[in-house]
Amino acid sequence: MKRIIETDDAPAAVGAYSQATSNGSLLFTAGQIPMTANGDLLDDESIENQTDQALYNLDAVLDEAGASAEDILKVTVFLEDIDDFEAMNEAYADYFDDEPPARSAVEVAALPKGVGVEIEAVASVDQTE
Ligand SMILES: C=C(N)C(=O)O
Repeated sequence: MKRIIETDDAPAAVGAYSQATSNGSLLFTAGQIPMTANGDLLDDESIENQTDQALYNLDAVLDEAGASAEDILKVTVFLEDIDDFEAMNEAYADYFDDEPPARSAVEVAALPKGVGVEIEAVASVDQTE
């Protein structure tokens, strides 16, 4: 059965998608962009700050589903400019300091709302949550 995850602690979807979905054992998050829960865009901020906000949002969505960063199995990082890889990676490493999940980081032509980074994850969740 599909469960929709929804929290006011992360920005509402900017399109026709859910913040995350789960089947009770796996959680799939939407790509998190650097936007606050109030809807403020951080598109003009550094990639470090944008990455921090995207990961903050990811954390809020995971928390709502009863999961945490430790439960993440795979992350995909979309960058508007691959030259931002090192800056993104520095902020990212602070979030996943121990046993980081598998990850793909790719450059894309453009991201929604003109942001520099978008981050999505697949996590393991407790069947009883
Ligand atoms: C921001 C998104 N995750 C989207 O537009 O799909």
